[in-house]
Amino acid sequence: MDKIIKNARINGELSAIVIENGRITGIGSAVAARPGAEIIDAEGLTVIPGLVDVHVHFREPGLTEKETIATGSSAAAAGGFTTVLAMPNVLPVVDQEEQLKKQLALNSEKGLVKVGQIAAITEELTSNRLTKMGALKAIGAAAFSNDGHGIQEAKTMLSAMEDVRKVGGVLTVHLEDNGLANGGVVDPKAGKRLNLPGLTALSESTQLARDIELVRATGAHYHVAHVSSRYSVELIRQAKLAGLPITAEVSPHHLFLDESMIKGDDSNFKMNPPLRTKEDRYALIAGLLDGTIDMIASDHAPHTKEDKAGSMADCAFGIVGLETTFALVYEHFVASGLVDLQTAVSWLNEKPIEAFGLSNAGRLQVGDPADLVIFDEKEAFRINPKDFHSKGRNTPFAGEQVHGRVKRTFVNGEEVFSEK
Ligand SMILES: NC(=O)N[C@@H](CC(=O)O)C(=O)O
Ligand SMILES: [Zn+2]
Ligand SMILES: [Zn+2]
Repeated sequence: MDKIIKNARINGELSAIVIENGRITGIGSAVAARPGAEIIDAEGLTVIPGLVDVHVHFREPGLTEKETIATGSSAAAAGGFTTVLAMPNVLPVVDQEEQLKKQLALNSEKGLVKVGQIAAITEELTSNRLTKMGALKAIGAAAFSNDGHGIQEAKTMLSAMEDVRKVGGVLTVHLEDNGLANGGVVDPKAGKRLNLPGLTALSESTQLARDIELVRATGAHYHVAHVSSRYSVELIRQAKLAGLPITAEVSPHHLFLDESMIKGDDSNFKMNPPLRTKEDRYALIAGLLDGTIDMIASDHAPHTKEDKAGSMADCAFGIVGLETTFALVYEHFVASGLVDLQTAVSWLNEKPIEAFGLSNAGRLQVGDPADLVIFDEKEAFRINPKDFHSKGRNTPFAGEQVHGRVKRTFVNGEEVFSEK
């Protein structure tokens, strides 16, 4: 059925949005009445395009006790995300054509929102045998990543870039030098304080420096996943100045938390890369504000209670993010007056769509799919993991008061979330 969303606040003005066949066919203050159309009253609340997250972990198949495509995508919808890209570290790993076909079918069958799929760069995510990127791209791989593992051999990364350049794809890269990381679990500064093994930021930045030289040589589109250190920000800034095809994402926890906020051995603060110093955090914010970092991605990484039990020294790396990202960004950047809502939307919709060529995701424009979010700029609420749709409950933001509550989410004009 056609729909009209009335009393929708868009860029400060009250507008109506006309939706026909799942697409936006009109936006304005004076849209013509459509007989038979369903009227949805946004009651003066703000409407933004559905958010896009290029970095989530949905754990199906193989690890469904942590998350499923159904629970993960329902967390996405509740958090205002209408398109997500899932990482390939499920079981079996998405590194073969058959596996990717099955995964894409599963994503569209079980996904409440649009769930794109990232395929592996190398088989099993840790070998030096490259996947068949041309074939995987033709089947529908949204990008290529070994997320969870760094690529140790420069030769492997060089060949991966040559292939990805040939097929016109994107590499989204988890930077980690295993020797330097040396089994660390927190930033060395926190490690000293808490008597936990340190994971130096050099593990990220040295590998990034290597890769930037390989991008210079190959021209491959290279996307840096979850940037954590100020040295990486500076390397990306210089690479962009040199005109290299590099993009980057930062996660909310690296923007809004730093190692000084880890008060004890608490697994809610364990993620990879770890929280870095205040100086790193400020450099990440500056990098986002000056465009060095293109976008925000949650790195939603759910785990079971058991996986996250015990000491940071040996529990799993990862926290959930889909249901906290937008409110945190709204609270810390928009409500605080640092940037306008449009800028936040560019980090969570326009830039990800542009960098990954996500033609299926809507941008709140006539002609685009009606992927929309109605949210309340004024309503304050406390982050409570008990409210999560995700199976994962681990967040360092529990109890934090935020604004920017998502009320209703639409994908292709169909409601996929409504706050009861
Ligand atoms: N971020 C994390 O701490 N964990 C991720 C892997 C990753 O993103 O590197 C996971 O799959 O659990
Ligand atoms: Zn990673
Ligand atoms: Zn990840």
